[in-house]
Amino acid sequence: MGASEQEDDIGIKPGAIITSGKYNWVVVKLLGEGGFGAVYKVHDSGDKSQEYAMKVEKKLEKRKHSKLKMEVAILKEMNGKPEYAKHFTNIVDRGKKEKYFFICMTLVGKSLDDLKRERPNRVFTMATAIGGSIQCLEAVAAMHKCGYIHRDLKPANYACGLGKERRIVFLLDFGIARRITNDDNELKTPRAQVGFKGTVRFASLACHHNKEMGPKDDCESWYYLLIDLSCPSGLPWRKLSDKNDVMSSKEEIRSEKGLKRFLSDLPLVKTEFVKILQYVDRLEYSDRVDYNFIYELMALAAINARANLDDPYDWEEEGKNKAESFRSRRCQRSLASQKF
Ligand SMILES: Nc1ncnc2c1ncn2[C@@H]1O[C@H](COP(=O)(O)OP(=O)(O)OP(=O)(O)O)[C@@H](O)[C@H]1O
Repeated sequence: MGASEQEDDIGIKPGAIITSGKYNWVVVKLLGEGGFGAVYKVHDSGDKSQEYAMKVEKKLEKRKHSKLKMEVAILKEMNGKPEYAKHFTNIVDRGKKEKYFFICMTLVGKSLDDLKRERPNRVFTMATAIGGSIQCLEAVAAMHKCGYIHRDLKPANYACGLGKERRIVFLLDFGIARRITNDDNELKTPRAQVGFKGTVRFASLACHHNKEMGPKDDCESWYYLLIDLSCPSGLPWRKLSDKNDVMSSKEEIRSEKGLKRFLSDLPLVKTEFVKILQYVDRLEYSDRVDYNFIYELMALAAINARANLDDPYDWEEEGKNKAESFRSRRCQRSLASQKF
């Protein structure tokens, strides 16, 4: 560790300088902490105007392989193919210190989860939910086409871009992604049993059943994301914490009655959303996903909901959101103070 670096355990503080071969990274602030480390906003000491995100992963004795390795492999591969690069951040630097590994990449904006929470009633407009979700599917479809699955799709792992890229949705966090093809580009034989991976709320049924996951499982998680972003009442299992209860709730929506109740808040897009779920449920581990079939249904859903996918996304109208949210809070306060 160089003399200029001031850091404790992993809590790298604002103002700290992290030196690497080419750069002197100045830490601006902590952006968030995950299970394995943290993400900081940084800039090179020579250029304050260009900010980046530095993802830091603690070195642990029991963990032999850095999770950042998968992140680097995927981001390099995606960025190496212009047709697939749109939804992925670019790595500009990587390094190793005594206590941690780090990568520096394109800085993006807030996650879809944070953006949704800031909305009045905590839900996106239908145009943003459908348009944003199409981009989320495009991103993971690009990974599938390159032989990877993500295994942890959720609104918190997608973020909007900054500046000119505000209309682009980026896919983040490849810590538990998996290569599904071998060196001959053939699909790997599924293992008989695998441990649970990912986030309970968005996990596919196969994941709950400890089965090998394929592209179709990312599609199922993406479907839950679509409902989470578009449905005012959210996913039916959002308040459940027990993994098996969540699984049962996911199974319930597969019955005729359950499905009807599940989409009762979304009458205008119900027909298409049912077809998408039925299509995803028919897919098997080794199936190629017909993404165009899903995009076409999403476009139809947008027409039925009178949602213009070219409209600015909700997060592009931040000032307006704040005013709306203020009005709605003021209205709630005045209702709350009324005597009946
Ligand atoms: N390139 C980036 N630019 C801006 N913010 C980022 C970037 N990458 C990650 N973040 C933000 O940093 C925070 C932590 O991200 P990270 O992916 O490490 O952890 P997590 O997803 O919260 O945790 P875990 O992986 O354990 O579930 C999140 O709020 C995320 O939106």
